Amino acid sequence: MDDIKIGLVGLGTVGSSVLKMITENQDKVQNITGRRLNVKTIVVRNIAKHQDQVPENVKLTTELADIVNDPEIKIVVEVMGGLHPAKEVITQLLNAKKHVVTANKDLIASAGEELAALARANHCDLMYEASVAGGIPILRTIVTSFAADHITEVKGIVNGTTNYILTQMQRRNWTYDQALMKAQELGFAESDPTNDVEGIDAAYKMVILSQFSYGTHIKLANMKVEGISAIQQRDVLQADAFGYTIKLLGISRRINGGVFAEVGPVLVPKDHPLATINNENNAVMVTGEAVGETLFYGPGAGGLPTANSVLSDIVSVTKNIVLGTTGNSFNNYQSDIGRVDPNDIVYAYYLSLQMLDAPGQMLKLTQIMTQIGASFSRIVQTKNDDQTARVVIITHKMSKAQLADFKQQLAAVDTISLLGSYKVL
Ligand SMILES: NC(=O)C1=CN([C@@H]2O[C@H](COP(=O)(O)OP(=O)(O)OC[C@H]3O[C@@H](n4cnc5c(N)ncnc54)[C@H](OP(=O)(O)O)[C@@H]3O)[C@@H](O)[C@H]2O)C=CC1
Ligand SMILES: N[C@@H](CC=O)C(=O)O
Repeated sequence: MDDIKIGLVGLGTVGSSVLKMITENQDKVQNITGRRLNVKTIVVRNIAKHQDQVPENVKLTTELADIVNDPEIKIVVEVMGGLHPAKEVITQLLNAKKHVVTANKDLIASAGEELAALARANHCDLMYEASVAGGIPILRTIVTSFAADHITEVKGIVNGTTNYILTQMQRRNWTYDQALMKAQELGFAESDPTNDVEGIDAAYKMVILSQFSYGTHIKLANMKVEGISAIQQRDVLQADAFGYTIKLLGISRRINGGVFAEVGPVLVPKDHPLATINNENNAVMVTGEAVGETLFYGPGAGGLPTANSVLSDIVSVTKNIVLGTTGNSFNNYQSDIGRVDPNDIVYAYYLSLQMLDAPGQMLKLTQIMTQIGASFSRIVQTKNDDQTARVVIITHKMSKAQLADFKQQLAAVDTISLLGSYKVL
C-alpha cells in the first residue's frame, strides 16, 4: 500500500514535534488509515541549525519549490507562522494541489475564507485544528458535536503564554518580565511575543472560534482587544483579596440576533472552573441551547500537544485521500448575523482609581456613578506607591455604554484618574 509523503515548512517548537510524532506513531496511524506517513522534505530558513534534527532520508532545504514541484508529496504542514510569507506559501501549495495542514491562527483568522475557497477550487483539504487552543481538539468538536445545536456563547482561556505568565505572577510572585522570558524559553510564546501579551493571539483564536460557532466572520478591527501587559501586581493581589483570579479571557456571545467577541483581562471568581486553569493550559467553555454549558480543557501551547492536533488533521486528510473525499471545507457553517448594541453587553467591573488629596473626591465619584445610573458593590481605599489615595471598586452590572459614559465623565475631573478597568465574570 502507498505511503503518504509529507512536507513540512518550519521545524521549530511545533514542526520538530510533528516530525517526532509522525516518526514514532507510524504504526497506529497505519492501523487506522491503512497508510504509512513519511516526512520527505522539510523547508527551514537555516539548514545548519537543523542538520542534527532530521533522519538521513529526510531532505532539509530552504527552497519551497522542492516541495511544490514534488508530485510525491501529498500533504504539507505549514508551521512557520506569521502572515507573510506564510500566506504566499499556502497559496502556492494549494495551487500545486497539495493538501495543507496549518497551526497558523494569524493567517486563518485574517485570510481563512480566501484560503478555504482556494482549497475548494483545487479539490484540496485545508485543516487547522492546532490554530486554536493548541492541544485541545475544539474546532473539530464544534464542527461535529455541535453541528445541530445553536451555540450561544464561547468563552475561555485561549492563550497559553499569558495564562502561564499570570499563573507565575500569582503563585510564585514572579515579575511579568521573568515569567514572559520563561514562557519564551519553553516554546509557548510566538517568535515575537507581542501578539501573545497584547491579546491579539487570543483575538485571532476568538475570530476562528466565532466563525465555527456562529458561522460568521468577526473582524479583528471590530473587537475590543486588551492584553495583560498593563496589569499590575497590586491589581493581582487586590483581586485575590476580593476572591477573584485575573485571567485573560476571550468571550464571544450571541445576543438579540447579533454576535460580539472580545479579549481582555477578567476577574474570575475563584470557584469558577476557569479560575482553576493554570500555567500554559487553556479551557474553552461552549454553551449550546440544547446541551447547556460544556468545558474543554488541556495544554494550549507547547510542541507535542500542538503536534497532536496537527496529526489529527493529517490523519483526517489521509482518510479523505483514501476515501476520495478531499476538497470539503473544514467548517461549512455560514450565517448572516449582525453586530451587538453595546447597551446589551453588561458586566460588573473592577475599577482602580487614583485620587489626589482634595476634599470631596469620594462624593464626586459617587455622583458620577449615580448620574450614569450605576452603583458599586465593593470599595476599598489604599495608597499608591506615590502615597496618593488608591480606590478600588467593584460595580454592580452595567452596560458598556454606561462604562464609556463613566470614563468620559471621569476624564473631566482632574483630581481622579482611572488606572485600570477590568470586567468581572
Ligand atoms: N509554539 C506553540 O506552542 C504553538 C504554536 N502554534 C503556531 O505554530 C506555528 C509555528 O510555531 P512555532 O513552532 O512555535 O514557531 P518557531 O518559531 O519555533 O518555528 C518556526 C519555524 O519556521 C521556520 N521559518 C520561519 N520563517 C521561515 C521562512 N520564511 N522560510 C522557511 N522557514 C521559515 C523557522 O526556520 P529556522 O529555524 O531555520 O529559523 C522555524 O523552524 C505558528 O503559526 C504558531 O502560531 C500554534 C499552537 C501552539
Ligand atoms: N503563543 C500561543 C501558542 C499557541 O497557540 C499561546 O501561547 O497560546
